[in-house]
Amino acid sequence: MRYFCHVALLESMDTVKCVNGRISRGSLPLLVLGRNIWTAQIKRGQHGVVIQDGDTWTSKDDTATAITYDEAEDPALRCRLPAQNYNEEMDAANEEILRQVFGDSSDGEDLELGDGSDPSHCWEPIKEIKGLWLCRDFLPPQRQSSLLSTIQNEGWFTQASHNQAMRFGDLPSWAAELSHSIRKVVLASDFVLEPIVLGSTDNVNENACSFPSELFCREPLFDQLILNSYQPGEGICAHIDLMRFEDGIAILSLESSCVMHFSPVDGTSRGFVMDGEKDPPMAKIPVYLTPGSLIFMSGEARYLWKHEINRMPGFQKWEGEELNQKRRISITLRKLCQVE
Ligand SMILES: O=C(O)CCC(=O)C(=O)O
Ligand SMILES: [Fe+2]
Repeated sequence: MRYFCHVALLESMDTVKCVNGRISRGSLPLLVLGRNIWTAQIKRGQHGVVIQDGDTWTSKDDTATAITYDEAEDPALRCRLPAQNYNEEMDAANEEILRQVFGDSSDGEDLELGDGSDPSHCWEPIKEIKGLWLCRDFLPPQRQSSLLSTIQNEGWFTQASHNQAMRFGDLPSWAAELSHSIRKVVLASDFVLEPIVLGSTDNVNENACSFPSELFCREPLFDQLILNSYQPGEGICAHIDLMRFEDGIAILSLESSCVMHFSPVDGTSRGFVMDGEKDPPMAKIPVYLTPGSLIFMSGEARYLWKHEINRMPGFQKWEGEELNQKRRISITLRKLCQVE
């Protein structure tokens, strides 16, 4: 079973209408996507508007999306159609728009991540850090091994002294695939999930956040890659990534688990001045990264929080236990800012 819906990515003051379940601007149907991408969160109106047959709607800002789907098909607010229906629905105009917005993609190219409906592909917002998400089971163990062999065979780390490699522009095919899968898993997600509550069982629904969907429409999604290889004890000091990179940075962890710590750039919890005194320094926020997990940073997480991995003795503790360290490889994917 595939999921089915129509999505329009709108610009400011675009007026769209919905006819026979399709969103159109003038007579042009805007975009049809055949996967379960825009889901219940959009329905709640946080990132888009659901329009129904006969509705006309004008967007007020350029991040808006409009969506239609057939609720009758699915009480969970997803519209499902069998694959062949989906194919029949796709017409040349839609296909072209799909390509322009999301690039070429086909099921065959995927990193066997499923169609996004796999419950293991859950994104968890880290509640303390706006714009930070974790997908714990992004890459299953088999895919981790084959990715590592590919990297090995491409000769990225031939000597123990080589611990970092970068690539700009066209990414190697495995990284392009990874990037495609990231887009797919994000777009297939429910956007808003229960945040992780570190050290607490509070209900934090009101802090739920969501992906900046516009980021995932850019082409290419990423055009720069860093491979970092860390021997036990090696890490990376607190930093924010260079401003020459756009918002939206993904990091895949492989081989060894680690704790990445986040600390606010200004060193305090909020930077407010109260009674002439700044807030006291805030404790670092630990995020546990297991092999195959992916984090995604954007907005505040990318610009207002530093990240670091300190693998010196005593710093890699999770749930009171010091982690057993092995070599760790990470793959960071970013997009260079356009030079005017
Ligand atoms: O290795 C990691 O997980 C982090 C890498 C990183 O932050 C960077 O390359 O900027
Ligand atoms: Fe970084």
